[in-house]
Amino acid sequence: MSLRSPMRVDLGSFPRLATFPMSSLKTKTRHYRLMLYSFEHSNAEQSVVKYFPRILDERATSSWFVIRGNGSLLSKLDTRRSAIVVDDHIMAIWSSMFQHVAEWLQQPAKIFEGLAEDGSGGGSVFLRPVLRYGQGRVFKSIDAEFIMLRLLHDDVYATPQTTGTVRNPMIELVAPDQLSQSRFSQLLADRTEITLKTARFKLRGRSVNGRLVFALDQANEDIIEGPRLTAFSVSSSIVSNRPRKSVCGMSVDSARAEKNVITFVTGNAKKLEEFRAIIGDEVKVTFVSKKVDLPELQGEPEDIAKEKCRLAAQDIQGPVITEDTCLCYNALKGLPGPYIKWFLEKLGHDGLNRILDGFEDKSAYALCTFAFCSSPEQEPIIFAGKTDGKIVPARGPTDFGWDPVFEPDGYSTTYAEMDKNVKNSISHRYRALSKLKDYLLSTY
Ligand SMILES: O=c1nc[nH]c2c1ncn2[C@H]1C[C@H](O)[C@@H](COP(=O)(O)OP(=O)(O)OP(=O)(O)O)O1
Ligand SMILES: [Mg+2]
Repeated sequence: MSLRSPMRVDLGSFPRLATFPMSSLKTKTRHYRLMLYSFEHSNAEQSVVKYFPRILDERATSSWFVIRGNGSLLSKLDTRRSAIVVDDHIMAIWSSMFQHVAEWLQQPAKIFEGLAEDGSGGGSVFLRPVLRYGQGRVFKSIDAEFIMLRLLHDDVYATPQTTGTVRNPMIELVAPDQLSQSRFSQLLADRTEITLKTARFKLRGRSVNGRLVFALDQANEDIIEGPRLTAFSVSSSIVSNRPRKSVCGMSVDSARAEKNVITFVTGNAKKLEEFRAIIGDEVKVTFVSKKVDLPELQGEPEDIAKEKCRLAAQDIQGPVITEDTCLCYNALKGLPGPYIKWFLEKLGHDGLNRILDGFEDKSAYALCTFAFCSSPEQEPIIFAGKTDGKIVPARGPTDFGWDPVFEPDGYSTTYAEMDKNVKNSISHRYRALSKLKDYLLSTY
């Protein structure tokens, strides 16, 4: 692979953007979420500020755009939400911009494969490309000024996971400036785990079979409102059924094929968030997540959990974790149990209380069943956790399921009212996941 000469991308030179013929674009109603990340403090934000308003002005009447960044960016733009929701007009503009960047990077096909056809794939790009030196062993950023834009479809939330290999000319990862070249190359050579803190992101990297796998953990929740970003997204950002050969210059299949990549298959962003918080980073496994609409099965919780996991393993064709949550009323001999999702949807928090009107006994337990399957051929292994409590009139934030109506024994607060860390130290999910974690620690 020949060496590239240094490239500079000037954000001010997006000539086609201002005159992009929007009327010629097809409009669809589908919405996309465009996440904006900026790294370091840097002039990147000024560049964005310089650049974004043009787009904002052009589309301000028919779409809403909200950008959340930090400091200087926040002060200049409307910042009510974490994401920009864009329609296909904008999407096309972004695609066009991405194409520009891609051209600069001379890797158009690789990066934007996912974006080009139906816009539902994932794509990310550093507007400031990264230099590659020497034998590809040393990475260095041009400067601290770079931005990553990531397209996420609908409600798939995730943070970027990027991969660079020493041979891959499309390096997507930048060692923060405080990390010296020699140290970084040594870390690569040592294949050690790397944890670096930049201003706002924790960067974790691991060398897997000579390939560096990095994840960005959101270290500062201020950046994103609403459902918190959770790490890893290569697969979760790929929501189209069409298999994508590569995203972000990384082969998705090869990422999955790495023996220590496990996909957590769930459509529930809050579950994923708690999963990340509870499992921490001791397990030497890269967890990716994928939103798959698995059927809501019927039967006993354990059978449901196993079947769900089998289906997920077939979908992913690799190691998977699934999780099924039940809320079981003792007065109703365990019901609604696995059907709580529909009860909650149809009856709401109030209804979940009223079902018990005719009963003295308001006690209930939350049951979480994780299932792990190392391959589609394997029988899933089950890890269950249970937390006892009672059903109470809703109290607290309503952003996660039946949390407001469940008051665990020994506490006077509902799950919803509790500090997240407290919930994650006593919850059904915590109890089940601790077992799974032990298992993974002993296996990987
Ligand atoms: O800690 C929790 N606190 C409050 N509510 C919760 C919790 N955990 C799950 N829930 C809700 C979500 C869903 O309404 C039902 C379980 O259904 P369940 O099928 O396991 O979840 P889901 O369909 O949302 O996601 P998935 O794609 O993993 O199946 O209870
Ligand atoms: Mg479900």
